[in-house]
Amino acid sequence: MTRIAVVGGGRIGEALIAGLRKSGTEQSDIVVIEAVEPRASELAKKYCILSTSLDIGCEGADVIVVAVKPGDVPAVVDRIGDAISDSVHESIVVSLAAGVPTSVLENKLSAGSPVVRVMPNTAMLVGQGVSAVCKGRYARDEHLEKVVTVMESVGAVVVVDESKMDAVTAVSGSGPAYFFLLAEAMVDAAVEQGLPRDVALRLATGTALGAGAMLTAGGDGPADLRAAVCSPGGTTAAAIRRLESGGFRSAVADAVEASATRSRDLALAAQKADDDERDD
Ligand SMILES: NC(=O)C1=CN([C@@H]2O[C@H](COP(=O)(O)OP(=O)(O)OC[C@H]3O[C@@H](n4cnc5c(N)ncnc54)[C@H](O)[C@@H]3O)[C@@H](O)[C@H]2O)C=CC1
Ligand SMILES: O=C(O)[C@@H]1CCC=N1
Repeated sequence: MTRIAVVGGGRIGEALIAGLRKSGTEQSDIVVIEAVEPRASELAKKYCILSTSLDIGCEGADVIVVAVKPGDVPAVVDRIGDAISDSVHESIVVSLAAGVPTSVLENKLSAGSPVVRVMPNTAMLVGQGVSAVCKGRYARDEHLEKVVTVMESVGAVVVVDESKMDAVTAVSGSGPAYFFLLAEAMVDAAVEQGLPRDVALRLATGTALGAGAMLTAGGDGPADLRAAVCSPGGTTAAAIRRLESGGFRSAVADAVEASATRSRDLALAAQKADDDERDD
């Protein structure tokens, strides 16, 4: 049994908590610490124990998950550091925040504290997330394994070096939004073609589900699967040509680059704030 404290019960905090509950983690093993009161009560009613005190909420936790906005991470981890510094129980501090390097968290905690950084995605909510996990400087394999086990209960996990986290964020962290935008565009286009919106939605989402299942079935890769839908002289080839001439592929590459750049900017900002504070 792993006791998990989640600090920040926003969209990703809820996705994690809901996914953990769905995969069998007991309500009594999850504590949420959420700053906004109605939101905190709502989460407690649905899934877990609520702690209004960060100190009490983190007490005895094996894993403390930081799920606040990147800019709020240093202040929150500072408080977590104070809360656990005298504890005999070892807690692994896990950050889900985009950009923020593990070193920024390590500098706020007692020397040698294990920190693990995770880039999850929102599909944890339905147990279909994919997360990348990397160790901080003081985390040992056993710490990484514990976090991998927690994240595996809400989806797939890959272990990467921290230097790859910006790229990971741009692909799988932000990625669900790209698919949602495609689905949204397909629904609108289907309505334009005369389909009722509810029918268009069922067709677009069912297509996403089927395509996702084929992509993850372990057989052909995306290029072969696409080629198999493109009958010679057929409808799909005509559509794909329009997507390509409309810049679809380079728009995706630009989007992934923009997300990775933003992640790097967040890292620089977090690093600068940390350096400034340590200079004072
Ligand atoms: N939304 C997503 O799909 C993903 C988000 N992330 C990362 O997860 C983090 C959270 O993102 P979201 O959930 O989207 O943001 P959000 O704004 O929905 O949630 C943040 C939550 O933290 C709470 N909070 C702020 N300060 C607090 C404090 N001192 N104590 C307790 N609670 C506090 C806020 O009230 C809010 O409910 C970010 O760092 C983001 O980079 C990572 C992967 C995917
Ligand atoms: O948009 C964001 O900054 C967060 C990180 C990855 C997904 N959502």
